[in-house]
Amino acid sequence: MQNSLTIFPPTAPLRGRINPPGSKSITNRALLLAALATGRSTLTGALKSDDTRHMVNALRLMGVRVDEPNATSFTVISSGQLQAPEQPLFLGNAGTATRFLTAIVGLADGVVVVNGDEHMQKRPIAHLVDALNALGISASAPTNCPPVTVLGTGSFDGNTVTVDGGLSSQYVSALIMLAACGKQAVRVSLKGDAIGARGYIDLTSATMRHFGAQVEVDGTSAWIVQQGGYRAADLRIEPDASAATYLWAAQVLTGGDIDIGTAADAFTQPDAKAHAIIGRFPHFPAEMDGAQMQDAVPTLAVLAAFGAAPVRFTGIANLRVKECDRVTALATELSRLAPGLAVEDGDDLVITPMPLECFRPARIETYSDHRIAMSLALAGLRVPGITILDPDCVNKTYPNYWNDLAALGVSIRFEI
Ligand SMILES: O=C(O)C1=C[C@@H](OP(=O)(O)O)[C@@H](O)[C@H](O)C1
Ligand SMILES: C=C(OP(=O)(O)O)C(=O)O
Repeated sequence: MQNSLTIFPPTAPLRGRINPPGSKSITNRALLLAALATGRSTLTGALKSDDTRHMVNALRLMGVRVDEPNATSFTVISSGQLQAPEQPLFLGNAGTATRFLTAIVGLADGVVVVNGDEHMQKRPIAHLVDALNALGISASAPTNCPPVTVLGTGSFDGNTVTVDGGLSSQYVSALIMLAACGKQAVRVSLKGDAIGARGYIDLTSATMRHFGAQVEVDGTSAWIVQQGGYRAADLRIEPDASAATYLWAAQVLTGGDIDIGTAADAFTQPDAKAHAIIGRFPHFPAEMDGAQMQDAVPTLAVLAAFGAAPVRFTGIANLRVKECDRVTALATELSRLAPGLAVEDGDDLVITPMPLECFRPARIETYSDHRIAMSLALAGLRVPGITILDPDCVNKTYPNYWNDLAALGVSIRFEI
């Protein structure tokens, strides 16, 4: 029998102050860049969760000292050099850690195997592996997914590389972070125009600059990174915008008032764009392009189920290669609440809201995907009898999620 929990719709609007956890994307970028710098960097407001623990463990295995002064800080003390670890790096289902380290271990002093769990072993990485080989770093991934074997030689000779970022922007982020440690300036160009959320590349560039690198955008499809590596720096990390979407959604679903301590326009992460759309609930646009706020799509899809009119989500094909196939997962799990509530149409997801009396209790499969668990739980704020299976999967990015909902007044029953 799997662990589960059941949500009870609150009888009053949710009100209160909740601090969402630190940004996963910025924490994993900053940990990595601090490890490539000589000296001490302190990161505050950081996320401590499965995804960042995997990054930290990997860095420690490569000789980097990472101290944890408190629940939201890391101090990274590094020589700036990565030692090849004696064992494969196991990165769970952390896409950022896996993709970023696959590139960066090219700077280690020997062979490194980058691996993940059974879900990560289905998430594509061939385009990144091809790009590393083009730069002169020998890398192979026989299944086109992790495990990846990389021959680290401390640096690399290449000065230009083209990468297909259609499946994941993380390939591009990984390459530009690597590029600052080459023997000369490197130009990273996109093959075609397709790329997931471009905002993540901006986030990477901003974090690189914070750690002393020089990176410039060249038109819409290339980045030029100067040679020179990274400088140790302290960084205050902003809260996680994707995590914030659940709180913004809980507020509008219950007509409440939840203070997350950060204004929506103060975020630099792409998912903060969802705030303006959530504010329009229940009157959403008939079509929403999810490409530039991908991790917010599960939140928006669940909200759309309670909206005023049907919504078609487009630009979400790469949600099929996230922690699970989120297009199918959202259609399947939302339809448990009311048959036909959500359907797949090619790679689009179409939500057709129904009156509340059409909804029924449901046991929600979460596919080891934190965002399926966190977003479908929001339906439980309106519909009685929503049970979330394997609720611990939220540990990937938001370990305190259930406690935070409870602190806002949501009644939750945990079952073993
Ligand atoms: O660079 C990042 O921090 C991320 C990029 C996005 O992934 P893809 O680039 O694989 O679409 C996003 O879904 C992920 O949660 C975090
Ligand atoms: C897609 C996600 O994560 P990652 O790619 O970093 O595993 C996510 O957090 O929704």
